[in-house]
Parts: sequence; structure tokens; C-alpha cells
Amino acid sequence: MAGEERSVKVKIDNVRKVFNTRNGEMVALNGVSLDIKENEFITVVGPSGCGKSTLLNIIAGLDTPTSGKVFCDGKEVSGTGIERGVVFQQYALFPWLTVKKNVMFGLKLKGIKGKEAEEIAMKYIKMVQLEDFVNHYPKELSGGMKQRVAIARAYAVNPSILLMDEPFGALDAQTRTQLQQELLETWEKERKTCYFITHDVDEAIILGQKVVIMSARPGCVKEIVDIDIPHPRSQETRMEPRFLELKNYIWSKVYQEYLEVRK
Ligand SMILES: Nc1ncnc2c1ncn2[C@@H]1O[C@H](COP(=O)(O)OP(=O)(O)OP(=O)(O)O)[C@@H](O)[C@H]1O
Repeated sequence: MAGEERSVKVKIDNVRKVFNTRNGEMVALNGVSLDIKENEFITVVGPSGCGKSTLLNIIAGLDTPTSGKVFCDGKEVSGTGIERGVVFQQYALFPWLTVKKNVMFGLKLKGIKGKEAEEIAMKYIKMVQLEDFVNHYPKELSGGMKQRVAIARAYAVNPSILLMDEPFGALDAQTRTQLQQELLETWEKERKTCYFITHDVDEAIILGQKVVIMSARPGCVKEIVDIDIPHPRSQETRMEPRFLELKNYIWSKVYQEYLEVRK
């Protein structure tokens, strides 16, 4: 199968993370191994506190594993890097820069300047439908618009992988659905490799090619579910029998882990 031949963009190899807390050692992740292949959109679900963000931070190079390794494009991760773009729940835009300057920021770090940088920035500003707001500052934008800027900024530098930590978690339901649809259409066009954390099983299925279900703490990969719903997908996809079947299956698995947390 063609899917089997795709190269591995990120390899997570037996990662363990122990935090030293006031109450002693706390094992957040234990033996996490996962291959993220080129062009894959992976969504990650699991009960609160199972280590989803910890793992994302380790892939991003914002934190280090206690043992185990992460490789991106075959190179061991040892710090942050422009080849790993991150979008957080809180928009993390530079308040003193306009929309265009925010999107151009990463390009400067990559050595792309002037007209070329502006053209790339405008391409992604158009992609997120903010061309009428290029000279606005973040404080003049709604939450959904700010998150669009953050997504455009992450895409503009053309990273090997986009790491998204509940990027739509702070948005109202309508804006969230709209941004899901835009991200879906963008992925269908660009096929950018994504690792996307969510609490929302519907969101995980509509966006993901694979849903990674993590176990209760200490977090590890409990199961990987292939989302065999063809693209293009739309909001109507949520009504299809296969979607509902997958939703019931994944939801029950996550609920089992939630019950583990409560024990
Ligand atoms: N810097 C830290 N120091 C100590 N403990 C930490 C630290 N960061 C995370 N933890 C703990 O590690 C565990 C995993 O946290 P993490 O934020 O990765 O979980 P999560 O699955 O992303 O949770 P949520 O879904 O609620 O965002 C939690 O028990 C958390 O309290």
C-alpha cells in the first residue's frame, strides 16, 4: 500500500517522562513509541492528565524526556527548531506586530526577507481568510481570528510537522466548527504532517487520519484507530454511519481510561 511507503517524519522511541514534584516522583509518560508519517494528520485523545501536552512539548523540544528519544527527519530532537511548528490553545501572537508581521516573523528566522517573505505571508493570510485584516493588531481581532493568524504563521515557515495543542479549545462551538473545516480543507490541499491534541472525539475523527488513544497516567499509546473515512470530508461527514461507529468506539475507549483515573 502507498501509505506504508511514506517516510517517517517524527519517531517517538520509548519515551518516559518523570516529573519531580513536591510529593515525589510522578511518572507522566511511560514507554511511548509512535511513528508519525509524512502527510499524516494524527489526532491525540485521552483523559485529562495522561500526558498529551507533555509529549507534544517533548516533540517540540520545549521539554526533554527522562529516557527515550524523539527524532524529526531522522535527527534527534534536542531543543526547539523551526522544522517543528507549534500552535497552542492561547494564541501566542506578538501583540506589537500586525497580522502580516506576525505571519512573517518565522520567515525572518529562516532567512527569508523582503518581497518573498511578504508573498509567502500573504498566501497563508489568504488561506485563513484574513486578507482584510493584514494591518490589524492582535488586540483588534476576535479569538477565532487570532487563532487563524497563529495557524497561518505556523504554516508559513513550512515546517516538517505542525504540533497543535488543543488549538480550538478556547473557541465557541460555531467558530470551532468553522476553523475545523478550514483546517480540514487546508490539510486536503497541502497534506502537512500534523499532530493535533483534542478533548473532542468528533474533532479527532473529522480531522484525523489516525486517532491515537492514550491511556490514563502514566500515559502510553493504548490504541491507534485508522479513520477510514475518505476525503474530502465535510461537516455532513459527522452524520455518516461510519463516523458514528468510530465515535462510539473511540469514546468508549477514552471513557474506560477516564474511569481508570477516577479509581
Ligand atoms: N512541569 C511539570 N511539573 C510537574 N508535573 C507536571 C508538569 N507538567 C505536567 N505535569 C503533570 O504531568 C501529567 C501530564 O500532564 P499533561 O499536561 O501532559 O496532561 P494532558 O493529557 O495534556 O492533560 P489535559 O488534557 O488536562 O491538558 C499531569 O499529572 C501533570 O500534572
